[in-house]
Amino acid sequence: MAIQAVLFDLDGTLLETVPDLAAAVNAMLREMGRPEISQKQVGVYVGKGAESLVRRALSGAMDGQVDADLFRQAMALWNQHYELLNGYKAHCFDGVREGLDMLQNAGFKLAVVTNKPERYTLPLLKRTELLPYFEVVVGGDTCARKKPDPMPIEFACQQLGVNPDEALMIGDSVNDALSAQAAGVSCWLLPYGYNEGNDIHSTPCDAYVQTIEEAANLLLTEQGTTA
Ligand SMILES: O=C(O)COP(=O)(O)O
Ligand SMILES: [Mg+2]
Repeated sequence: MAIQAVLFDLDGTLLETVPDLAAAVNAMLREMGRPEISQKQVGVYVGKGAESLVRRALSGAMDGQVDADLFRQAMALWNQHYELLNGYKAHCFDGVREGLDMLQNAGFKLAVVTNKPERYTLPLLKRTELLPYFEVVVGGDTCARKKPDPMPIEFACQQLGVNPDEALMIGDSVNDALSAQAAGVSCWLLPYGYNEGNDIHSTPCDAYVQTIEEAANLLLTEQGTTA
């Protein structure tokens, strides 16, 4: 089975985005008269999209419930701040551009499948000059359901014109692994991102790689191609 397409998670895989996400969370909490939380804690809350992040930051729990009016108010504030802060401090992790260049030069079709809403994903990819690498970008609100549901990964494969067994997902969290596995797509995981506070090695996958550059080298070696 030859891999033709590589799908990438965004937050914690291609880009370090927690500084901007945390700045927006803390601006929201300040305006609501609540204590700020650490950047590390925000990193734990990232993974299931913006609404989940806001709900977790407000409740202080991974599956905490929040009063509907309070949540609406918080979401509006968070959106207002993240709109301005998105991409301000975001930057690529080591080996990302090198790996993307290798894969693009070798002819792989590349896509992003993120739980970040589309309206933040596209400007962020433009600002960090990553957008030209990708044929398809699937955001957290592009499909009816987000990762860990298989829908966004299945949609990316359809858009790229590849079968699930011709695609590889590379991510940093259990949401990427579960989504890929349910879609019948192989998944490799990286250790440096955000996995909702858990060691990535507790999440089963097809391989663990240290960087996107290492992933590209491994894929090219496995396929017997060179960039
Ligand atoms: O928006 C999130 O919570 C996580 O985004 P990701 O899917 O790119 O990691
Ligand atoms: Mg991620």
